[in-house]
Amino acid sequence: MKNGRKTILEIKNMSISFKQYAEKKGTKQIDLPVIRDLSVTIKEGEMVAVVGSSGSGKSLLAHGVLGLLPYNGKMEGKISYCGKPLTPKKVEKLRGNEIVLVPQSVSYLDPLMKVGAQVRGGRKDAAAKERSRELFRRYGLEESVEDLYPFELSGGMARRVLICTALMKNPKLVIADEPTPGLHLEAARQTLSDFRAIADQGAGVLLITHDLELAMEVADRIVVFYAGTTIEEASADDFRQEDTLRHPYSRALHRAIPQNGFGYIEGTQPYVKDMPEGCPFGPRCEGFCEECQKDIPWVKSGNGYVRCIGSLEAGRMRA
Ligand SMILES: Nc1ncnc2c1ncn2[C@@H]1O[C@H](COP(=O)(O)OP(=O)(O)OP(=O)(O)O)[C@@H](O)[C@H]1O
Ligand code: NI
Repeated sequence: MKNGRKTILEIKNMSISFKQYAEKKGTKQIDLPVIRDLSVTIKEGEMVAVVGSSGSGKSLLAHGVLGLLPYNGKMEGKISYCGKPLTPKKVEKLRGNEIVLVPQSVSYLDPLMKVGAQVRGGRKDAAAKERSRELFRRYGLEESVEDLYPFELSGGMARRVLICTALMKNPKLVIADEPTPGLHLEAARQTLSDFRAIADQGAGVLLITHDLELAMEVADRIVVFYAGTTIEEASADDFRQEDTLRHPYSRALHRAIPQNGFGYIEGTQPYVKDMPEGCPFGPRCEGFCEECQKDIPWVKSGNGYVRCIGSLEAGRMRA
């Protein structure tokens, strides 16, 4: 059904690194690689979820696409938008219009601008007023909230304001970075179904979350992120059962969701400074072997992709 649809966003072999001083008082600078070899594609009408634990690089992925990296960040790889390179100039022009970000932090709200004006992006026409009122009603925000400044909002209210801001536009691409924490269940459901509706109307949606269960409910495809790299990409359907997953970490994540018994994953995700050779999940993996310490390619597997030697071997044996 999704074949023949146009590609909205294509990220190919993205890497992001930060320049940092090697020692506290030293002058030597090093490049800290935080995202390595990341590829993700979003077609029109599609909602793709990027799932990963804290510190895996999810927000940086969003900021990289939107040209919002801090001054010491460096990005490599190719990003195209609707078939053409997404240059820094172009992204600056489209940001906030065709391409919208629902940021993870409410500190993205302008502290000196009243909420109403902010949601309407400076527009004063009747249609904009009507649309913003409608969104406020939908998200349970009273009309008087329009006249408040961001510091007068509660955390949950501020989140809802950010969502209204994104929905005001007619975006072709929405990048939502953890849009639901702090929202009560009903508002969280409303948010996700609104994003789903945006995708169903033909836009592309990239949903960033640490919540696999939530991603399975709304996304078409899920990309699992671990320590700055993608380890598996599969349809949301493949995530409904452990057997259809290809990577040991995705299987472990699957066992960890409440309905599957809160399975515990031994160990912690490595930080960039002590990344192991080869597979970043290697030290925590039951199937760890010498081969896992080499560079592991991102390969097609059925209707998805995986980065795992064990899974490749299994595939070879089945073939
Ligand atoms: N400006 C920076 N300089 C150096 N390292 C950074 C910088 N910004 C982020 N990082 C590092 O990059 C990694 C990824 O950060 P990122 O914010 O993308 O994680 P995340 O997956 O969004 O986490 P969370 O779920 O907590 O939001 C972290 O290890 C973080 O410490
Ligand atoms: Ni984040």
